[in-house]
Amino acid sequence: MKVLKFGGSSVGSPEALENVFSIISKEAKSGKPPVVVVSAFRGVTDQLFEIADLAAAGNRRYRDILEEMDARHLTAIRKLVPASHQTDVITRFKITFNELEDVLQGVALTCELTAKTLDFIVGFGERFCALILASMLNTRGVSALYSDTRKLIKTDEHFGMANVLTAPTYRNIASHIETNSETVIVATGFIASTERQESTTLGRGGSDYTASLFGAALSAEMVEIWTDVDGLMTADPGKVQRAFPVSKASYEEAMELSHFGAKVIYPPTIQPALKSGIPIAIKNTFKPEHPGTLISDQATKTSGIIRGISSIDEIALISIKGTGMIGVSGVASRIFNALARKKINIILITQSSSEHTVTIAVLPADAGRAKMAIADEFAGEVESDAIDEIKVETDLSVIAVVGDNMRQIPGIAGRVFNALGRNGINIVAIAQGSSERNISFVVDQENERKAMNTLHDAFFLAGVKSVNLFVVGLGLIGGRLLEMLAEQAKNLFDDYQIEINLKGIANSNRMLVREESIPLDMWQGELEKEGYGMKLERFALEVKKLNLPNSIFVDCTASGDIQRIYPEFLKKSISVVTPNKLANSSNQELFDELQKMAFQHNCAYRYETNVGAGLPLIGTMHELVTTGDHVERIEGVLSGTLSYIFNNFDGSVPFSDIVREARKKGYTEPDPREDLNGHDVGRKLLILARVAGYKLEFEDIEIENLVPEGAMEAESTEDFFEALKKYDSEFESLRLEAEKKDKKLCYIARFDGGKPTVVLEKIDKDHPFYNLSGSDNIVALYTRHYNEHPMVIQGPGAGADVTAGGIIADILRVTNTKVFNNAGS
Ligand SMILES: NC(=O)C1=CN([C@@H]2O[C@H](COP(=O)(O)OP(=O)(O)OC[C@H]3O[C@@H](n4cnc5c(N)ncnc54)[C@H](OP(=O)(O)O)[C@@H]3O)[C@@H](O)[C@H]2O)C=CC1
Ligand SMILES: N[C@@H](CC=O)C(=O)O
Repeated sequence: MKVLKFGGSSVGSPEALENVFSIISKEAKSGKPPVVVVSAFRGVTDQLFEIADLAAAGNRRYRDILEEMDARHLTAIRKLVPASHQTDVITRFKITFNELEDVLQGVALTCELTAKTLDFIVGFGERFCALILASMLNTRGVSALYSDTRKLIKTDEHFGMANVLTAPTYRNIASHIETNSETVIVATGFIASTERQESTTLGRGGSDYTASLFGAALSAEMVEIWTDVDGLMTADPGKVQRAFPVSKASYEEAMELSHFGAKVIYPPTIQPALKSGIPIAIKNTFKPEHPGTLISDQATKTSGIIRGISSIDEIALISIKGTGMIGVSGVASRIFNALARKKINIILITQSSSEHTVTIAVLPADAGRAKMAIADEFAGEVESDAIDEIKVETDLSVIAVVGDNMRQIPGIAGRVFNALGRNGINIVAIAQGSSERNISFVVDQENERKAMNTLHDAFFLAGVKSVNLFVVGLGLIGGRLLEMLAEQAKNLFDDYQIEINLKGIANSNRMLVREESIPLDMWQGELEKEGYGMKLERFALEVKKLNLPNSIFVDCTASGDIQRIYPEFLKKSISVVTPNKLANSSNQELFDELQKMAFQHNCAYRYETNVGAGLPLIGTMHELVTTGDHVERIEGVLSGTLSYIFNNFDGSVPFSDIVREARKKGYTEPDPREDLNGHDVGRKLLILARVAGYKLEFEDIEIENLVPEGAMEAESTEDFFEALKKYDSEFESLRLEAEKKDKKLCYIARFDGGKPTVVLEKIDKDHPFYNLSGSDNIVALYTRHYNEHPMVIQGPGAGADVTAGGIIADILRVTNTKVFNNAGS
């Protein structure tokens, strides 16, 4: 025989009760009539608590809620019970309802609400529900018997959360079922009574427990907990979007998970079932065909290291510190006893190995009383300074990672804390149960979701790396980046299990940051529709507030302002990827600081596209340095724009037109003067030199400016091109001068440890840079190991495709590597 328990959501509406009816009648037809345990209609128990409080405060508003409750139950009866039987059922309901009204009137008159009276009041919801369901079954041809569990389940007098006296309870249940074996028993969950017949309750969620008691008393074949989710989930889906139901769990796993906040099952429920070896199934009333979760002693053999991650949102930590505790026995038991006397539940306890500090976690509501209880217990030690401090910390959460198989596999704690560390999540306290099936730790409340998602991805989505991307700068490069990511998304997932989630975008006017991913191929529309005014500080704040794991910020602007928020992000372990050279080419201190921050906060700062766009220059240089080589000389063409211009400047087209072409092809900076004035090349040389380990400032570089005086001040890019036309003949003369000597113009960057230079030169036909074509960059690295022949890296050094590709490569490197920064760390 089975025990079926239906929670508040399953009996929350007449429609839901229709589902319940069909589950019960199916079960009744297939074998022995089941025992059915019900909770109150959804929300009714909360209302009863509220009504009781209002009545005790003399507030007449309780009558309104009471009226609404009456109407709701009457509506249910009218919808569920055939008209011919309604009068009878309504009469029975009204008799019970009058009882509630009478007691509330008494409370309102005396303005007194004892724990005993409260237990009596809050149990009415289950009585109403069981009465209606039993009537519904009977009037629709399924024989059913309403059973008030106050006559069956016996408890002590701990009103509010009574302790069950199992021997008389099991006897009563067994004999009740024996005498009514041919009918479906519809029993009230949650309520019980003392030996003196005073009503008690089993604690919020106690209906599960009622079902388990029935199961154990009757040696049931199964206890089924019917709810509104598909089973015990790997995590709370409200906190972890990708949580999914587990098919099996052991009793111990279920107990650990429910202790730490998994709400589908009330923690004490497991005990009676476990003792009697009765399996518990968690099933969805609204999807009865779903297999749900089976909790039994068989689950350990199933695969998977961990079964679930659960959490308690809000806890307080109390730390008791003092040298007087070192080597003294009985400290922990005195703490336990002091708190037990005040009926304060300890969620977690840890002790430092020096025994200097004992830390306990309790619910915040208990923290004040707990501190006082401990202070009283240790008054002598506080007086004699053996205990220095009893400190309470709040705004914390506790997270538990649970799994029977953790016992057999070494390194699980390492994986847990590694994943958290990579995402900058600080651990305030750690505890591991001696059973080794639970690692629990305390984090700041603001990191609760992030920690849960990080661990969920790490353990349940084995191999899948989800990346949360925030992109500022949606112009040529940023736009192409998103386009390429949209094109690549499927391949990235199928081939590399990398899932790109775009969570934030901004240009100089509008921004959009949100939890729901922004479709990569529809970001323009979303920004237009949902976006709001761009403010860099706001952008940074919203990204940090989202607090998502594996977050990467990408700066695709040419603005010098955005670097202000790099440190904020790195400090929060949000990696930064950027083609923007301005941060790395501002002062040396910032350059060093950014690398250091990334290292310290376990994230990455990547800027491969700063020099040579997609060419592997910075990574190569970094590898040379970290493998002990020393870069002695750097020589190269570092501008795609200037390379393109001088590779194509043959006299057939005016100079200014070629500059325009370079811009059209996406090689130039947003303002092409940044290319022609040599600053862009200077910045690149500076970055290469810094990555090689040299300490330099931008001002140290000698730069030849190719922007004619008269074109410098042009207001817009178009004005600049117009102004530049006037100097076409000057550039043509320069070209002819070189041509006459069989030479070619080439803009070359050089650094050999002395003064860095960036100059326009006339190079011979046999110069290695003479035959460059297109937007090619070329860099010759002369190092201790590559001295006779330099290492040469050559290829297109500008353009939207190669740059966006380089940025994607950086993003992928961030996901693959734990800590690998471009420059020394
Ligand atoms: N072109 C290339 O081959 C390469 C370029 N790079 C670098 O890529 C970067 C981007 O260049 P590119 O795409 O051509 O530039 P664009 O001018 O095309 O795009 C710049 C984007 O940045 C936005 N932006 C500018 N200032 C701000 C701000 N303060 N806050 C928010 N958004 C801002 C712009 O917004 P709005 O549209 O509203 O003005 C625009 O969306 C540059 O740093 C460049 O040096 C690096 C390697 C190669
Ligand atoms: N404007 C730059 C683009 C890459 O940084 C160039 O021309 O090289």
